[in-house]
Amino acid sequence: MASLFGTGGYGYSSGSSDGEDEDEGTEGYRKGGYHAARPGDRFAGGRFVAQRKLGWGNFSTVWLAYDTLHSRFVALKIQKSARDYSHAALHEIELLSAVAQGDPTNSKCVLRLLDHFKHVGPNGHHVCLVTEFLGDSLLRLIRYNRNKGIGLSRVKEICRSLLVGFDYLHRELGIIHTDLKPENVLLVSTINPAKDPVRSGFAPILDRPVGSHYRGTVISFSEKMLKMRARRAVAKISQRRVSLGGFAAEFEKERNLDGISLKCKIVDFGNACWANQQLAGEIQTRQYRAPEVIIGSGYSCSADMWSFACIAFELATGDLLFAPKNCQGCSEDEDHLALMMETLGKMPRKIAISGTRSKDYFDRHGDLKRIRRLKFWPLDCVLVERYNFTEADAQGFADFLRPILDFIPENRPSAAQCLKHPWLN
Ligand SMILES: Nc1ncnc2c1ncn2[C@@H]1O[C@H](COP(=O)(O)OP(=O)(O)OP(=O)(O)O)[C@@H](O)[C@H]1O
Repeated sequence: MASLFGTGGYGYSSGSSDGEDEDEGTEGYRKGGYHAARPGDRFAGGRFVAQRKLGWGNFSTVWLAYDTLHSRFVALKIQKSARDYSHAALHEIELLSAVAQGDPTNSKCVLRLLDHFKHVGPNGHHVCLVTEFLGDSLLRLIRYNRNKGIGLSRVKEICRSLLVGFDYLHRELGIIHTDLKPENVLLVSTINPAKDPVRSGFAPILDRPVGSHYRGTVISFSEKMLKMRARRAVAKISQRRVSLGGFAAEFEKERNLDGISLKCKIVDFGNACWANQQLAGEIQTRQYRAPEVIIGSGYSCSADMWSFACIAFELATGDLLFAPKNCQGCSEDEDHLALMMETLGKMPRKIAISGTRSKDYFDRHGDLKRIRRLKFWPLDCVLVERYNFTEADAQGFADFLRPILDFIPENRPSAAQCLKHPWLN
């Protein structure tokens, strides 16, 4: 049986380095892997000076760096050095160069590439991307607000930025992002002003501190154990919170989001592609994956729009829209399709049987093979009954989301059409 709206199961593979997320570990620091940078290290003939690690992903570590040529802080993405990673970085540079070229005023809500170069280190040749320095991810914003939902007016503001970005990528450039998720959208400013080197008046490090041993990249075993214990403790607390239900929630004061600028940008073009040159059959992170990708019937820019709707829901409620699981006798894919249909109604037969993998999940009538009884719970009812939205708020938000979550990809509105939707205006 499909389970609805679980909060676990995040398939996140990257993080920021301020202690809340798991770090990248030490195994990646070897030939073909990450470059072990330290604060004060210089790059590109001395022009960029590493300050502190901002985050990491499967492909790279990202550092706050000081650009001595233009006296500004930038983000320095240092790719792993193996050939495939280098190719991926060059591909990302190609796409981000097109993004920058077409947006001279930097107003299209997409990360700006400033420069790129190669760095030779003990682990190999690393392609490096220099981009504008941005703030926290939407994932961090959701967590900062303790997964309670950030309020519809804030959701609308973020949606507008994302749609401006997608209108530009899809209509003007013909780029599909293919991996939209909360951690791939960064606020322009940091939530905590002290973490913004400009707002906090941080004096750049220009030399490696003498005698210091930076342990941000090489983590000792005992430090790892401590972190593991801390994580277990956090997991226990959140388990207890679940069992206490609404009672605990009442005692948790909401954090104040006023004063946090919600301007944001789309980042991480490591998996992006030109709409007419699709490379991968399977795209997107599980929870944000469109149905046509699961059944293998091809995809286009409208797959990004599906992920966009999933993010909007998550911002508004603090929960994943779809959190599929492997369940007895059925795959995560089939559970995912069941969850979609329980929320959005039955998938039209024509679509259900149209993919290369349709036969794995659907019979010839377009019914799921292993999950026979669906519990329908439409989106607007979920918003009222589970998240205590008013009828009017739920109706307005569901009216905006439902067309974007159409099972027929061609029926989904484009980003430009969404921008004209009354809910946003
Ligand atoms: N311009 C930026 N400004 C501030 N932080 C950034 C910036 N770019 C990336 N980061 C941080 O670094 C992390 C990793 O970046 P990114 O997702 O681009 O790396 P990746 O190796 O391609 O990751 P993935 O495995 O998710 O594809 C982000 O989640 C974010 O915390």
